[in-house]
Order: sequence, then structure tokens, then C-alpha cells
Amino acid sequence: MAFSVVFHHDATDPLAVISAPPPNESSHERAAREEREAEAQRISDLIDDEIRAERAIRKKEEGIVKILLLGQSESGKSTTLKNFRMRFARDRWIEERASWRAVILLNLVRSANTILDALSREMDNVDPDEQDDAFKFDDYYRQYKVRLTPLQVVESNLKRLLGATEDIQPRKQISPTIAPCGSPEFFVRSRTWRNFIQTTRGTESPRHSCQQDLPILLDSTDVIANGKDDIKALWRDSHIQAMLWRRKTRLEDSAGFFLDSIDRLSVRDYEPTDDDVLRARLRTLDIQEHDLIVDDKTDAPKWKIFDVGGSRTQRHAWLPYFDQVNAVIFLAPISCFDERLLEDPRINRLEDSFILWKAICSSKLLSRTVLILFLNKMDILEEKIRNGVTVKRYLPSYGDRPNETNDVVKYLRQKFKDTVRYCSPEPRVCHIYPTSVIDTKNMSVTLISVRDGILREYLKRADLF
Ligand SMILES: Nc1nc2c(ncn2[C@@H]2O[C@H](COP(=O)(O)OP(=O)(O)OP(=O)(O)O)[C@@H](O)[C@H]2O)c(=O)[nH]1
Ligand SMILES: [Mg+2]
Repeated sequence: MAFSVVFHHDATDPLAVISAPPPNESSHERAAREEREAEAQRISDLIDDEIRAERAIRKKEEGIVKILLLGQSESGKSTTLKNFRMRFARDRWIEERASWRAVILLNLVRSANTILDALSREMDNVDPDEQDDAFKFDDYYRQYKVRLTPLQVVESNLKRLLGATEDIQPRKQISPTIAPCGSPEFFVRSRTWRNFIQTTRGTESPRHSCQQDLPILLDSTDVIANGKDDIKALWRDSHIQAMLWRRKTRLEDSAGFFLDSIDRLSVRDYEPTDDDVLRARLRTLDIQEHDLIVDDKTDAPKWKIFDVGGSRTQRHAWLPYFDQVNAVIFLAPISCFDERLLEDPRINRLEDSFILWKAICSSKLLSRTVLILFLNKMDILEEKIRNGVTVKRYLPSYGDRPNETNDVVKYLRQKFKDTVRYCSPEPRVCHIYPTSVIDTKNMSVTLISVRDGILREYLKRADLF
């Protein structure tokens, strides 16, 4: 039944006058007006719903400390997150440890295949800048290549199992710096990886992945076990080491760790250890979120840590997190003073870290955010300096200071500190830690100090507002 709306309006109320229908409105005009009003009401209800939902999220997130891990690719962000999870979400960590077996085997096989690729190029004399006096690899070495060919199939099988995709094509070296020459990096989308972990979790035997993956893992293990003596011989061969160095072949930071552990990794009942998982390299794509309980007190806030991808193409995804985090942990791998970015070989990696750090310190959105800086990969820095690499050659501003680890750390620490001082929109404290995030013993002390520092600041600010 049709009905008419009668507007009673008070002529003294200005709002009532504005909202009153025009006098002498035709039925057509009235229908159009009512349609417009209904649409306006629908939009208004939608906005109300959104505000309510946002309020609900804010309410839920009250009392959550949010931490953002930032830094260039391979700076150690995901490894830092693993340290937090290992320390503060131990049960989940242990549950998931077995799922890393495929990644660890893939890391190992990729390193072996990278060495074999470099050997092939050397033997085929592909590169025009070949030196005449270089050691000539003869048929003795060709045998290794033939016998280790099955490793290529193992690499493809493991990648398929993980849903891994190859990404950055390495380019040729353009300066006397450690070159990004090696096999392309692979990544696993976090959704695929989560599915992988979920299917491997809660199976009858936690020491293996789920039943359908087991044959691939065991076949891969058998092939690696068959070739392990050849792989070890190649890895320990001084001519191969010299060739890798001369060709500036890029092996991952954990390559040596896994190649040296090949006997332990290539047995059928191998179970990844904490150290193995920390060393496993899986490039981050997408943003990964992890919830932690870092303090057992009932009223202590929960933590949410965001781990992001650090390569240049992924940095645009950082920004939306800037206005919601309480602390940023920035990873600067200071051992990289002689390396160049994989994604842009024109850029020195230490310089890239400085540029990023400057942008973070200057950001207005982060002006109230606690800043924590890890001067990371101290162990690699020490090794480089022990092997006689001179910092001044790559960092002329270092001048004639002693080529010693402590002096280099002191110098760089001051540089990063100066950036905080001169670029921050308002005065702030920044906590700086020299770290090797693969060193679990020292990291457990650092994590407690970082946790206490962040909580102290969080509570101080909660009191202010
Ligand atoms: N030796 C040594 N290796 C490290 C250290 N920190 C990280 N690594 C290794 O460096 C590699 C890269 O570390 P990740 O934590 O994956 O780096 P990321 O910053 O998350 O990189 P993206 O995900 O690409 O942004 C891994 O193989 C780590 O085991 C360190 O202090 N010392
Ligand atoms: Mg990562």
C-alpha cells in the first residue's frame, strides 16, 4: 500500500527549513528526492559501519606492541624474527622446525649447483675477461660435473615442493666488489609457505614433513648422500675456492655452514636444529605478521612483529605500516661495505643501508617511534677483516683508522648515530646493538634488552596519553 510522508517542520528551526521538501513538489520530483535520500542514507550507514569496524579493530589492538623489522634484502630481518619466535614462541617454533627441512636441503643443493655452474663457465671459457694464467680445469673436474648432474633435478623437485619461484636475475659485476653473480634467488609467497607449514604440522611424525612430501625429501636426501663426497671435495678444493673468488661468485651467507654440515644433513632421519633453521635462507615476499607473548605477566601487552621484504621493489609496501608501529628494528649488515645490491649492482650495500636509515630517521610518520638499530653480520665483518680486506678501499671516508673490527664498528656506529641526531624531526633516543643474529647465545641477551627497552618506552608513552 502506498503511503505519503507528512513533514511537520518548525519554521523557527533553520535545519528543519533546510531539510524540508520544496513546496509544490510534483510526485515525480518527490520520487527522485526520496531515491536520493535513500542513497545518502545507505552511504551514511556504510560509513558508520566502517567507523564501528575500525573502532573495534583499534579496541582489539589496544595493548598490542607493534614492531616493524626494516632493512635491505639479506640484512637479517627474518633471522631476527626467527630469534624472537625461538625465544618467545618456543612451542610453535618447535612444531614448525621440521618444515624447514626442504628449505635447508634446497639451500644446500643451490650452493652446490652454483659452484658447478661457475665451474662449467670456467671450463667452457664463456667469459671474455678470462685470465690466461688462471688454473685450467681439466677432465678430472669434468667428472664431478657429470656425477653431480642429478642435483639439478633435486633443485627443481624441492622448488616445486615449496611452491618456490625464481626472481632476481644476477647481473655481471661492474666493479672490483663482491659480485652478485650466482644463481637467481628464489622466494616462496607467504601464503604458500603458511600452507606448507600447516600441512606439515600436526602429522603423526613431527620429525618428517607430511606423508605426501616425504618421498621427495627422502629421494633428494639420497641423491645428496650419493654425491656428498664429490660436493665436499669440490667445496674444499683450493683451485675451486680461488676460481669462486676470482669470478666473484656469489654464494649465500649460509652456504659454507650447510656445505660443511653435509654429512649431518644427508641422512634419511635428519631433523633440522635451531641453528639450521636460523641459517636457512628464504627470501621474504609479502608482509609477514607474527604474534608473540614476550612477558608472562597477565597485564603485559602482546607483541605483533611485521617482517617485510627488503629488496628495492618491495620497499613501497613498508609505508602503510609507518603510522601504526611502536618500534622499528632496523638491520644494517655492516659486513657489506664491499658488496653491491643484487637488484642494482651500481649501488654499494652499505651506502644503501645509510640511505634507508636516513629516510627512516627523517620520516615524520616515525618521529615518535622507538628506533633500534642492529649493526648486523659482525661475524662476517670479523672474518673479512681477518682475511685482509681493507675497509678504506671501499669506504674512503674511513681514512687511516686501523683496519680492525672494533674501530670499524665504532666508526660506523657514530655515522648511524649522527644521522639520528641530524635527521630526526624531534630529539629521540636510538638503541644501537652490534649483532650476529645467527649467534643465538648472544642474541638471547640482546633480545631481553630490546624487549625491556621497547616496553619501558611503550609504558612511558601510554602514561602520557
Ligand atoms: N653469518 C651471518 N649470517 C647472517 C646474519 N644475519 C643473517 N644472516 C644470513 O643471511 C641470510 C639472509 O638473512 P634473512 O634474515 O633472510 O634476510 P632478510 O633481511 O629477511 O632478507 P629479505 O627477506 O630478502 O628482505 C640468511 O641466510 C641468514 O642466515 C649474521 O649476522 N651472520
Ligand atoms: Mg626476510
